[in-house]
Formats: sequence, C-alpha cells, structure tokens
Amino acid sequence: MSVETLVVADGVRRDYPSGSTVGPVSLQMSRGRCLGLVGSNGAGKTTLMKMVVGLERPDVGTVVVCGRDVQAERPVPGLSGMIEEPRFHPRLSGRENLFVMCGGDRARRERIPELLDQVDLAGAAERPVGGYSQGMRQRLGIARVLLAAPDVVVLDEPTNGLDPEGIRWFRRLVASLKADGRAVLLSSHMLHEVQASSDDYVMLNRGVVVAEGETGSITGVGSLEELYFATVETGAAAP
Ligand SMILES: Nc1ncnc2c1ncn2[C@@H]1O[C@H](COP(=O)(O)OP(=O)(O)OP(=O)(O)O)[C@@H](O)[C@H]1O
Repeated sequence: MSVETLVVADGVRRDYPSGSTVGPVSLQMSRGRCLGLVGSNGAGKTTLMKMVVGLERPDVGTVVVCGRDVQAERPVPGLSGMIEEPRFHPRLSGRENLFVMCGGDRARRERIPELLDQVDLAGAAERPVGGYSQGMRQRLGIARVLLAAPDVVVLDEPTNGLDPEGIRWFRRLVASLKADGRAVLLSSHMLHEVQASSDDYVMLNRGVVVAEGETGSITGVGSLEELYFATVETGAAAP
C-alpha cells in the first residue's frame, strides 16, 4: 500500500536581509506520521515551519501541502499550525476564545466541547484565559489548531510550559492524531520528547540539515540526543 504524502518541501531556502540563511531544506511528510525538527537556538526550526505553513515566503524552493502550493493558495485547507507562543484574549474564557476563532463555521463550533476535553481543559473552559498557566495556554493553542480538523498539524515548541503530566498527555495526543491519519510536524529542544513522539526527524544546525532519518533507526549513537551532540556540538559532518 502506498503511503499518502501530504507535505513536500522542495529545496526551500529563506535569506533574511540580516544575512541569516535557512536552507536549502527538503522534506516530506506522510499521513499518519510525525516529523520532529530539532536543533539549537537559531538553527532554523521556526523559519522552516513558517515556510511550511506559508507565513514566510521561501526565496528559493516550493512547499506543497495537500496538493496545493502554500504560497499560491493561502490558506491551504487541511493545514493548521501554531508557530511560537499562542495569544488569546485574556478576558475571554477558553471556550469563548475558541468560539471567536470559529467565525460562522458551525462544524468548528460543534467541535469545541470535544476539543476542550481532548486538551484536558474541560474543567477550566469557563475561566478567563488571563488566569491560565503557560501550559494551559499551550493546550488551548493546540485546541485552536485542531478546530479546523486539519490533515497537517504544525506545532512549534508544543511542549513549552507543559509539566510532566502535560508532556505525557502530549505524547498521547500525537499518537491519536497519527492514528486519525493526520501528519504532524513538531519542533522541540527536548530531544527525548521528539524521540518519543516522532517517526522521522530532521536535525538543523545554523540553517542547514546536518542529519535526518527515521527516529527508530538511529544507529551507532543510539539516541537522538547522542546524535545531536555527536553532530551539532562537535561540528561533525552529517552522517
Ligand atoms: N524575521 C527575521 N529577520 C531576520 N532574521 C531572522 C528572522 N527570523 C529568524 N531569523 C534568523 O534566522 C535564523 C534561524 O532562526 P529561527 O528562529 O528559525 O531558529 P529556531 O531554530 O527556531 O531557533 P529557536 O530554537 O531559538 O526558536 C537565526 O539566525 C535568526 O536570527
């Protein structure tokens, strides 16, 4: 059975006027799989994610999601993401914030109770978001991403601010998104979390790919963390 490819980034590169360059990077994402982006601060994870969701225009290369060019057809139906820390109206409750995001879309509004449950915020749904912890806002941000029932879910640093229970919850969430047939792209500094959640990984350093592959097939060094220190820290060539 062929695997359905939902995301194809082909040689994307972003040249910032500041002189920083991210790319060229090529990657593919398939239905039911999670791809983890890892790398140190400034490695290019957020820039790459922005190019995938269409928030940043590549100077070179293309990104096709669900068969559509993200630059030509924004917003791409089936694509939803959370890039950097999510912002909400602090005086509105979690439920109201999600409601506002739905506009007139009834199907999305009807999904709110289930999503609040899924992100473990049902008990706090009526409280103003201004009183939420960082981890609660993160989870509400993930609920907002899922409102659209996307095929492709992009999450930049989704485990930021999550406590150990939250991290365990997140692992289960990724597993359930994959089981539903979604493709998940996530970034994290927490290498063991990427290892736990991702089927595939792309390791960036100073804007370029230094290692990539299937997370379960990391050979020699054993773990993503050891691979990271063996390549990024020592400046070794990509294996
Ligand atoms: N809007 C921008 N203007 C100029 N340079 C930028 C901009 N955004 C990112 N950069 C530069 O591009 C490079 C990659 O940054 P990026 O934020 O993508 O890295 P990152 O891996 O997400 O880092 P972090 O883990 O710290 O969030 C860095 O050198 C950064 O300074």
